[in-house]
Amino acid sequence: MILIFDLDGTLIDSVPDIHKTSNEVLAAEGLGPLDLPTVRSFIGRGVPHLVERLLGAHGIADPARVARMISAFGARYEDAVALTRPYDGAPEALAALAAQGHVLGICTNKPVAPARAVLRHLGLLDHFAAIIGGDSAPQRKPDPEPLHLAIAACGGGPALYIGDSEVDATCAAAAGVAMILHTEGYRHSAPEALPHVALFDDFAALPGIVAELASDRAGQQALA
Ligand SMILES: O=C(O)COP(=O)(O)O
Ligand SMILES: [Mg+2]
Repeated sequence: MILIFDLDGTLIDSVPDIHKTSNEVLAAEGLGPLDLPTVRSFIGRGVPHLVERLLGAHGIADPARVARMISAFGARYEDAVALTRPYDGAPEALAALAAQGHVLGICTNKPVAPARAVLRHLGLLDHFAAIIGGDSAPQRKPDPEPLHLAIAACGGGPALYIGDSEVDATCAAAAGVAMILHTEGYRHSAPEALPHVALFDDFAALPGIVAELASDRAGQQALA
């Protein structure tokens, strides 16, 4: 089975680094800091959206400033790894799933370079056959294209998407891929509001969930 993972809010809690970087980029523009929950609520749709919201929180809508801040954020993003942690049990779950023969990939709205940098920093990069980021395709999630690309780059075939947000659920539904929801991430609405075939708050449960869904699928194929 191909297992594609979202990154921020799914495998890693990266808000402290994104919060710090956001406030540095705001300070460079002479603008005051925002608190962590506010910045967390802006994560999930990629850097351009984040920057628009950072400025919007200051009552500013200025395309030239957005462009300048996107490039300032990008210049700092690969080094913004020190405060980021994997969710408890995520490294062990990835190792177990890879050992069971599943092919693992990433489909994130974070740009590819900082996505690779943080996975390398945490010692998780080698698990992944493919990493598709917010700058890998013309459209970001919730467009289905990045998820299709990630699945193809993992060799193609039956896949599951493991994500934390509305953006992920919409993307998976549009791509026709079953979604497993990690409930400890940066979601805005109740879990019931997001289409999913399974959910978990503890990574220890994920290998069992995947095994069950994989055997259901094998059973359906045998019957077809
Ligand atoms: O960069 C973002 O806004 C969010 O990234 P994600 O797709 O890994 O949640
Ligand atoms: Mg996410």
